Amino acid sequence: MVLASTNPINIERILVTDLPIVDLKAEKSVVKKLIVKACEEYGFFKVINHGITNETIAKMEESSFDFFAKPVIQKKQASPAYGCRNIGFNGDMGEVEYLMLNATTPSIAHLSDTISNDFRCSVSAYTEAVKKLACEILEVMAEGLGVPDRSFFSSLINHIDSDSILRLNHYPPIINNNKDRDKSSSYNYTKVGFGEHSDPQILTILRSNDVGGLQISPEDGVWIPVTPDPSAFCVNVGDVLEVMTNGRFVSVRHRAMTNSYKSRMSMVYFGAPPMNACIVAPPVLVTPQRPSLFRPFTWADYKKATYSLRLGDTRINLFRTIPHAH
Ligand SMILES: C=C1C[C@]23C[C@@]1(O)CC[C@H]2[C@@]12CC[C@H](O)[C@@](C)(C(=O)O1)[C@H]2[C@@H]3C(=O)O
Ligand SMILES: O=C(O)CCC(=O)C(=O)O
Ligand SMILES: [Fe+2]
Repeated sequence: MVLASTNPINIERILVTDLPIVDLKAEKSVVKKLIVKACEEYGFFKVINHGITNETIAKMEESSFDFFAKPVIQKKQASPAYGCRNIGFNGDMGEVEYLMLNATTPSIAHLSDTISNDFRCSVSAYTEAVKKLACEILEVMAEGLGVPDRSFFSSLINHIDSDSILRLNHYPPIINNNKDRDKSSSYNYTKVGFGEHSDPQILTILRSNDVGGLQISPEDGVWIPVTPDPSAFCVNVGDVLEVMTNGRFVSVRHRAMTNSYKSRMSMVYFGAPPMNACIVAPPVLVTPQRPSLFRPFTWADYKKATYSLRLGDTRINLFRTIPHAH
């Protein structure tokens, strides 16, 4: 990770220019420490040497580009889970089209006949692989936090009724057609593709093509671009993991920007619990010195709150034992 001092007046202000990078093939004790530190400080990190084959990734990317290249009418017919510009049900909009699938085989079966077998195979293989990776990472996290049962977090997304999702986001290039623009300059015009939010689930595993756009906001008003790396996965803590670590890990706000030159594709796995799972921190993370920051609730309660709110709303605050300052 590169640290650079930018402002000579306020020398404490440092700019982080990339996420921590965790080599999953490194020594286990090192991996544990790095992941815990990254989740406490940034809520985000990248993993390399993750064990998912280039073939699985390339096939999923190719199938996704093929899908989004279809005429809109066919994409709408393919699945009610195809969306364009509208995000959620409460008026949020973005410069994005997407397909959302339950990360279970039956959901793929619900795709219409217009969807090729190749696409179905790519989705199954990719989802299986990222789910396995998510479980491995969650087990390392449990160990790193000293949770006696290393499957405390992973068992939720491994569960047959897990509510996990695979979301394919396509951000076409957006060109500035405003007549007042400076036509002689070759500047990159950017717009918000997917607005600022935190992810509600346990763990998110995101892979994008070689086009930048993802930005994270460790504090209000500060945006740090994430350097694209198609061979790595970007991992982030979701709200439920913040709750299950009693606030030790942070679910950090992020957004995706478009550019004016190249399509961006992100393939995002959201590892979620089953609907009826009770979301509580393990006893080792709740102590007299650090009492529970959240009241117990089910994933169904949390999902209901999520879908009743706007994209940028901070839903986690509804579940705190003590009201939050902001
Ligand atoms: C506006 C919304 C879209 C969203 C559900 C919500 O009401 C608020 C959270 C949004 C979000 C962000 C992360 C994921 O992309 C997502 C699938 C999720 O679980 O929460 C989306 C929801 C969505 O697009 O359906
Ligand atoms: O496309 C991206 O890089 C971010 C997408 C995202 O944050 C989401 O789908 O929740
Ligand atoms: Fe997100």
